[in-house]
Amino acid sequence: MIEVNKLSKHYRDVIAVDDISFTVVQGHCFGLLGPNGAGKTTTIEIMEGILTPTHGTVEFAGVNAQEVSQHIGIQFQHTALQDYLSVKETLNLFKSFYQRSVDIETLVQWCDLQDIIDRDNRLLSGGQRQRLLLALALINDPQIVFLDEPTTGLDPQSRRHFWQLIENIKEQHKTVILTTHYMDEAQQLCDQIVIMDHGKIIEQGSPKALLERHFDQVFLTLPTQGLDTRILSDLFQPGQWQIIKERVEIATEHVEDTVKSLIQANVPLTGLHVKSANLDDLFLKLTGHSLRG
Ligand SMILES: Nc1ncnc2c1ncn2[C@@H]1O[C@H](COP(=O)(O)OP(=O)(O)OP(=O)(O)O)[C@@H](O)[C@H]1O
Repeated sequence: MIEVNKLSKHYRDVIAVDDISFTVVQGHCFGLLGPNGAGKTTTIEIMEGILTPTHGTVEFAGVNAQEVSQHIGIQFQHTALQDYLSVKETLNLFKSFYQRSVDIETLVQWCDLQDIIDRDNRLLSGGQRQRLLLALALINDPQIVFLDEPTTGLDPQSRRHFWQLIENIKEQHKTVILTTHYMDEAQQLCDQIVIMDHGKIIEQGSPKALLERHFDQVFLTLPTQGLDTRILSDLFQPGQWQIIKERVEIATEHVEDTVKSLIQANVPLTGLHVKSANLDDLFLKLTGHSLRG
C-alpha cells in the first residue's frame, strides 16, 4: 500500500532520518518504534506530506500524489480543540470541512464516545480527548490512519481502552500507522514493525518473527532481596544475567538445568518467574540500551 524508498531528512547539522526503506501492507497495523529522537515523527510527517524529504520517495499504491490527502487521516500528538464546544459540536464542525465523511453515530460507536458526546472539550480527561482526536482523524473515512504516539501519558486502563478502538479501526480494513515507544503496545497491536534508532532502521518484520529470529532463550527472574549475587557470578556467564528493577534476570535455553543449578546452590526460588522475550528485550539486545532509558 505504501512504499517508502531510501528516505532521508537532514536539518542543518542533524540527520533526523538516514536512508530508510520499508513497505506498509494494506489493512495492517504498522508500528514505527524507537526512543525519543530516533526519527519517528520526522518519518511519519514525511509520509503524511507535511515535511519534504531531503532524499527519497513515499508512494501510495493506486493513489496519485495530489489526492493522497483525501485518503489519509491524522491524529497528531498535540491538537488544539475549540473551547466551549461539546464533543458532538466538534465532530459536526470537522465533518463540515470534508465532502466525504462518516456518520457521527458510526464514529461514536468506533471511538466509544457515547458517554461524553455532550461534554465540553475542556472537561475531557486525557483518554477521552485521545478518543475524540481519533474520531477526528477518521472523520473523512480515510483508508490510512496515522497515529503519532496516541497513548503517551495515558493511564494503563485508558491505554488498553484505546487499543480496543484501534482493533475496531482495523476491523474496518483500514491501514493503521502508529508511532510509539511502548513495546507492549506494538506487540499487542502491530502486524509489522520497524525499529529505528539514530535515524536508521535497526530491525523490521512482524513482532513474532523478530522475536523468533533473535531469541532461543527464555528469562528466569528472581527478586534480588536476600540473594547473594556472587553465587550467580559463579553459576552463569557475565552476559547471561543482569539486575533490572530489584530482580535478577537470567537468560537460558535450558530452564530445567538452570533451575536445578540454582537449587543445588541453595538459591531461594520464592518469587521465581519464567518469561518469554518481548520487544523490550529485543530493543535492549539490538542497541545495548533500554527503550525507556
Ligand atoms: N526542525 C528541526 N530542526 C532540527 N532538528 C530537528 C528538527 N526536527 C527534528 N529534529 C531532530 O531530528 C531528530 C529526530 O527527531 P524526531 O522528532 O523525528 O524523533 P522521534 O523519534 O519522533 O522522537 P519523539 O519520540 O521524541 O517524538 C532529533 O534529533 C531531533 O532533535
